[in-house]
Amino acid sequence: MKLIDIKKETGPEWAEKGYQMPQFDIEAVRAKTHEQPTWVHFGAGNLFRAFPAAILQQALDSGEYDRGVIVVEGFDFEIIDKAYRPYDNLSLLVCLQSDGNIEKKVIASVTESLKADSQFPKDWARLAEIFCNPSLQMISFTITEKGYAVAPADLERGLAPVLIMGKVTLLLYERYLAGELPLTLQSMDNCSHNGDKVKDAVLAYAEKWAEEGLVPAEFLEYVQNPAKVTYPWSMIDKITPRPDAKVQKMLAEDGFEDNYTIFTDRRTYTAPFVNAEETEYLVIEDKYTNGRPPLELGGVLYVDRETVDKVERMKVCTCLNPLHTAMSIYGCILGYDLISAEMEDEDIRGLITKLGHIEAMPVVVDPGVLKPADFIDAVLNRRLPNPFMPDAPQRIATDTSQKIPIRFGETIKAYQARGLDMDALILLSLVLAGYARYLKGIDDTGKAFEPSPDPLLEELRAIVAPLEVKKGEQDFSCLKTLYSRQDVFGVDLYAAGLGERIEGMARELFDGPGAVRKTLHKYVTAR
Ligand SMILES: NC(=O)c1ccc[n+]([C@@H]2O[C@H](COP(=O)([O-])OP(=O)(O)OC[C@H]3O[C@@H](n4cnc5c(N)ncnc54)[C@H](O)[C@@H]3O)[C@@H](O)[C@H]2O)c1
Ligand SMILES: O=P(O)(O)OC[C@@H](O)[C@@H](O)[C@H](O)[C@H](O)CO
Repeated sequence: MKLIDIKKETGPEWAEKGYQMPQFDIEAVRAKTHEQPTWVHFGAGNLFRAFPAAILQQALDSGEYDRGVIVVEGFDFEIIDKAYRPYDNLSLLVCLQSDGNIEKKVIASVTESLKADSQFPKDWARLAEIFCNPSLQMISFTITEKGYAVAPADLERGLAPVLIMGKVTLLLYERYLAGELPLTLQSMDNCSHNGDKVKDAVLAYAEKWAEEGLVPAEFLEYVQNPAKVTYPWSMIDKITPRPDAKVQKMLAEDGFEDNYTIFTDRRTYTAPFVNAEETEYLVIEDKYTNGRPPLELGGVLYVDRETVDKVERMKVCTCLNPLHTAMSIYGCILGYDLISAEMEDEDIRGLITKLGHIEAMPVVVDPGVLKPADFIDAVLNRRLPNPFMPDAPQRIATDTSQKIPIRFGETIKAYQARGLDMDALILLSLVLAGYARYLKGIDDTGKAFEPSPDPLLEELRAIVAPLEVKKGEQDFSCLKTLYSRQDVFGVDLYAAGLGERIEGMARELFDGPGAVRKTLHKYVTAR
């Protein structure tokens, strides 16, 4: 059983083994999309295949829509070479439900895969052609928060940028030249006000290029004209771990041959299959300038900006992502490699339950379309303990420095804004104290571990380098340098009245092997 077999007549084993097939004419959708594309997605990672591409498949299966999605990779080209093209862009979505049910679905909504870079001129020419097509309605992104960064060096490269947002702006320029055609740029990443991240990056390039006379001033007006180009916000939720060895084995046992997992040179974990949970939410601000694919057919909720803001805050600042990061920091130090196993650890479970319910929930705003209390209960009681989900604290700990401001900083700011008692933020402080201990890269038994990739990893590790995991006196003054980093914590922790307490907790956590367990237990049980 191979993915490409599904384009021909397939044998009965697919249905017998529970593989669901696309319910539409794949070649007809490909031909129509090639001629009149509506949707281009940047970021060919796991979430894209597990969620946006699967939503579109539902719309196609319904028979009420006829266009696929073109996926573009502008960073890790190996993903396209190894996980898309050999499989004719088909993939398998394995949904691991909390009752043990496993859903296997062949996803055929991706019609083309392209590499966005000048070293691939044919792909770039095709992309430019797509961007000049009046039928194009939206480009979306799952490129991680750091993907939206604009480096001064890239701005200096003029119309030959190497970073993804520069390439996107260059393609927008093609669309401008083709008649100032309308388009919507839709972030689907886990960052606060994600549409603004896209907009800020595009404006940075457009302003610089206009200033240098590389593009006309009218291009800058075009990317800022809300009748032409919009940057809606969204909230996306579906836990999508890296392709897992156990799932790979299960597929092999089915006789499904495309069960490789691939680790690229740029450190992406990919495969011709993805594994994810069944729960999913995608809430999008409905502000499109050229129409949009009818993703409501796949369950997307289209709402106004204020509602997206509240839903996103509920999920990213309170009910899911802070709990994820808290359990990942402590999970890595305590030697875990499975989220569901951490949920059986009373201290970790207590940490995130109390952090969520007692410390973060008081400042959550009810978005109306989803209830915070129901959402957090599902996270704590069904989603994170799901024993069939192969999610790992090491995945979640990736780029922690980029996530702390939104996952914890926003709660601190909300406490400040409402004049609430900062002394109530005990477990939140413990998580931030744990971050210094995590950066040290020594687990609670005293063994070294490798912290997950992070753009600030080396810089932050150098700050805590003087500290040792040992009993007795040592100089902790370096912690001031760490905890006064507003870029990492989102606020001035000392001005917020939390810095000293966090330092004190960090001292306890460094107090020799076993100190992490002891300190965690002490604060969690006292709360
Ligand atoms: N996996 C999940 O559970 C999940 C759930 C909700 C939201 N998200 C969001 O989706 C993002 C991607 O998750 P994923 O599971 O697909 O990860 P992944 O590792 O499978 O894919 C990451 C993608 O981002 C691209 N990328 C990484 N660094 C980049 C850079 N500097 N510039 C441009 N592109 C870059 C990679 O090339 C790849 O296409 C997350 O960062 C998060 O914002 C993920
Ligand atoms: O994807 P990241 O790296 O922003 O964060 C890691 C996880 O917290 C995240 O992927 C969650 O699984 C996701 O936000 C659930 O919807």
